[in-house]
Amino acid sequence: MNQSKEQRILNFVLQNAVRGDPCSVLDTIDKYCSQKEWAMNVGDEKGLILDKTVEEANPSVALELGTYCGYSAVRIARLLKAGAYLLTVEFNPEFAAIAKQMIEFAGVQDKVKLLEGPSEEIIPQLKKKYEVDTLDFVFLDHWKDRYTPDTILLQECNLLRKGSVLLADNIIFPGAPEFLNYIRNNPHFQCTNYPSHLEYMKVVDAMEKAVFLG
Ligand SMILES: Cc1ccc(Cc2cc(O)c(O)c(C(=O)NC/C=C/[C@H]3O[C@@H](n4cnc5c(N)ncnc54)[C@H](O)[C@@H]3O)c2)cc1
Ligand SMILES: [Mg+2]
Repeated sequence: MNQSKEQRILNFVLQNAVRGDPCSVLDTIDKYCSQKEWAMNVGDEKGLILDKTVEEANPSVALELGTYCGYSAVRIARLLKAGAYLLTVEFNPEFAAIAKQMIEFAGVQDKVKLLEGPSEEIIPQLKKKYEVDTLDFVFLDHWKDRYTPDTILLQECNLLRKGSVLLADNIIFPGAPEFLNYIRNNPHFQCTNYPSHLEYMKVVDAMEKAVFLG
């Protein structure tokens, strides 16, 4: 049975990146996806916006919705301080298995907990089952029509505190118009737009940061 694109990306990393070196894993994925097969990793350009936002938030507990191959999980985890950790949610078992291997090869497995299942089921379990108090940082990069319901769910589950930072990918392409309308008109969030480009392409895209005001 021929391999999936995601398996080919992982194999390219296992054969070409330096084990235990997160930057080498990120560079290798970016090389493969810009030269051989496009894939929906946040990529190097928007990755820099993600880096700056994570460094500024300096989270103790971070959440990612939509792990995919683990590119942004590695990207975020490499910046976390001692004792801090990332919870990343993925409901596709094949992608979760790929991401798990990617995260372990990068050597950030001690900082990352991959939760397999739909975000709408996992989010309500974060406090009791995963012993989360509140989230300091949330990266939204899953199906775009889930951004709004999951942001509402995070608030309903009391997982946000004054100053919690949300960062959403793909505001322009594929676009998340309903989320943009929701978050920009919500007095409990302070929004900032970061213009950029679709990963590995000249297509315009953007990220939106939303700080919860309590
Ligand atoms: C055809 C085409 C291709 C790419 C683009 C451009 C483009 C560029 C981008 O940066 C993109 O992020 C996207 C995009 O669609 N991302 C969706 C990403 C989903 C991943 O998250 C997983 N997932 C989805 N919903 C959930 C959920 N509730 N609970 C748990 N995991 C979930 C999936 O299992 C995938 O692992 C698209 C536009 C058009
Ligand atoms: Mg994306």
